[in-house]
Amino acid sequence: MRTPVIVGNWKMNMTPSEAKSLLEELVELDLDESVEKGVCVPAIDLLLASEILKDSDIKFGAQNMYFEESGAYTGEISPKMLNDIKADYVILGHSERREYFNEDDELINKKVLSALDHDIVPILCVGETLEEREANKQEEKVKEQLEKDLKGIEGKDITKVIIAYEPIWAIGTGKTASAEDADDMCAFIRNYIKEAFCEDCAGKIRIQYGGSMKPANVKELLAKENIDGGLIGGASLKANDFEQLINHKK
Ligand SMILES: O=C[C@H](O)COP(=O)(O)O
Repeated sequence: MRTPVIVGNWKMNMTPSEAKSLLEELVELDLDESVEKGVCVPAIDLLLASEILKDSDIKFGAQNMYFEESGAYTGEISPKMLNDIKADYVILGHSERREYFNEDDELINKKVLSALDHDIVPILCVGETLEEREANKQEEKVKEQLEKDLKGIEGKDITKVIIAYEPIWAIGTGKTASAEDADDMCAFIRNYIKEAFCEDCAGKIRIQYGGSMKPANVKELLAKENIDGGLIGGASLKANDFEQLINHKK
């Protein structure tokens, strides 16, 4: 039995004063305890999240990090810094990082290994473009990302990773993959984990769907066998939508 995990990705939204208000609203919500939940906030809001969420069961994390612990890497944040404020998650390999900041699989792999070394749960994003989907190459693309991004992970660690399947054409567009297509790709990912790691690992690893998930479609998506949660962009910016997403079973 896998615990569902729903995480908000605020992306580059929320000034510290806006973040403070939203975080204070979130801690007042009556949220389903059986769902693991969290928010990945901009770097400048991390300390606020750590302080405001510390007595709640809402976890928090970063949207990116560098793999080194410290040094001359202007503009970056490190796993050691995230450990110091007790961050739970770090999103890695988001398609926006891959596309706008030229992050490649080799770099993402170093970050995933570093997050695991520092006991931070990596939320690894994979997914295909519209062109790849139309050419029926979505499995080929996702398999290649998984092979490269998960390279060198030991069997004992693979189930600590959360994989987020995010078809790029569904991100922020209002277009959602059908629940069947999303489930098929999550099943494909699970099967990859079975072949590359072990059957037990495949049964335990959690796979999220991300891409225009919102209160109106969350039930249908999360009812699917292989979808264990969501990585939520736009709908995580409003306390009311976040509440409905977490409480989708109620
Ligand atoms: O990380 C979250 C995803 O990119 C989905 O974003 P979205 O819910 O705004 O489509």
